[in-house]
Amino acid sequence: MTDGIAQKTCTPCRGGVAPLTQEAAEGYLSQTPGWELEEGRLLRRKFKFADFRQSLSFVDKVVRLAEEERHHPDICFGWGYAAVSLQTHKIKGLHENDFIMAAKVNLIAGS
Ligand SMILES: C[C@H](O)[C@H](O)[C@H]1CNC2=NC(N)=NC(=O)C2=N1
Repeated sequence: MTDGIAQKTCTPCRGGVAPLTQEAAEGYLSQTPGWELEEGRLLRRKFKFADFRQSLSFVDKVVRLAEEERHHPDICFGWGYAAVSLQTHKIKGLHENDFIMAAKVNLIAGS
């Protein structure tokens, strides 16, 4: 994937722009395998790991990515799993930034 969405960089979040429509969001999903849309306004994916330490290691990498991109997912993790969700708060919906992050998180997870 050399020209996919994972090659892009998040732009600064701002209000006053329309969230992606359900149709547009569904179009992006092909580039973020494993992620699901929730009511067209939130992206979610659950990742599985062999133990707690591997879950934490994944979360740590996602935290570093989030700081680089200045776009921060909500993460719930525990033994063998991390559930990641993304939304652009200022528009209470999805922006291309959310899909850029989702694609980069997939790369971290190796999937
Ligand atoms: C000021 C700061 O850039 C913004 O509040 C950013 C920070 N990280 C963010 N992360 C996510 N997931 N959504 C946002 O809307 C968001 N906004």
